[in-house]
Amino acid sequence: MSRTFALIPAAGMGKRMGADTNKQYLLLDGIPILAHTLKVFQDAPFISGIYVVSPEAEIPFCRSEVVERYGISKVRAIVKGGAERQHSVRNGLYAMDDLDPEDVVLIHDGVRPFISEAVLEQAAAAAREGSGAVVAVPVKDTVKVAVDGLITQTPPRETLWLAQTPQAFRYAIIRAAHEAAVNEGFLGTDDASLLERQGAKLTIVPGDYKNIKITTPEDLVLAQAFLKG
Ligand SMILES: Nc1ccn([C@@H]2O[C@H](COP(=O)(O)OP(=O)(O)OP(=O)(O)O)[C@@H](O)[C@H]2O)c(=O)n1
Ligand SMILES: C[C@](O)(CO)[C@H](O)COP(=O)(O)O
Repeated sequence: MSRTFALIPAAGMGKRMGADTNKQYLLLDGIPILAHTLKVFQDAPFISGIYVVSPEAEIPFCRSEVVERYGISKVRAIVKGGAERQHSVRNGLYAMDDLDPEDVVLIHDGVRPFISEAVLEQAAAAAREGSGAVVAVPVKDTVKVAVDGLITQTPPRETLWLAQTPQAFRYAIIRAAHEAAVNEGFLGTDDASLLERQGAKLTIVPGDYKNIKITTPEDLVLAQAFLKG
């Protein structure tokens, strides 16, 4: 059976958090957010290996203060990130050269520490069945599309999902999609969009509203509350 690997983009600058340290290293219960996230993959028996993407200047810190300090022994490489998330993911994919084409890659934001092992497993299974899988949750509010401050449409809520991560794909499929995006100058905000633009039909895997992406200060308050259960 093909194997399952994790690719964890954690090379962002955390601008929207406005902290004086990159948000992936902010502490939750005394432990860096990134360490919380990596521990889920470390503890999942079906994960064969982990690749982390980090700002180049922070690779030694990431290695000593996160990977080694918290015993994330499955980490196979810490790869330097790029200017955009897509560039960081691409760098990670290009470093995963010992993967087989049919191995599954779970691409998961390093700042989403509340992902569950069960959802990881469901995403990997869905990626084995089709072109790829996106963990997502239904929209709770009404969504408006606006251009220059004027509302142009209200998409039917039942068709709308908030995409999270992991986004799961067979290695050959997602690597080719990133190569095509580079060649064609496409930049997307998630990995699924690189396949959608090619006409792929990806599977939604129901996620959890707790699987937040820690992006702004309010998210830290929520994250602390989640930890307290
Ligand atoms: N060039 C980038 C940008 C983002 N990420 C990672 O992608 C995930 C989601 O990105 P986001 O929440 O936007 O993080 P930042 O880019 O750091 O946030 P901001 O946009 O506020 O600077 C994070 O784990 C982040 O570290 C990355 O690896 N490389
Ligand atoms: C991939 C993602 O987490 C799905 O919601 C999101 O698109 C990342 O966006 P960001 O601006 O890089 O945080």
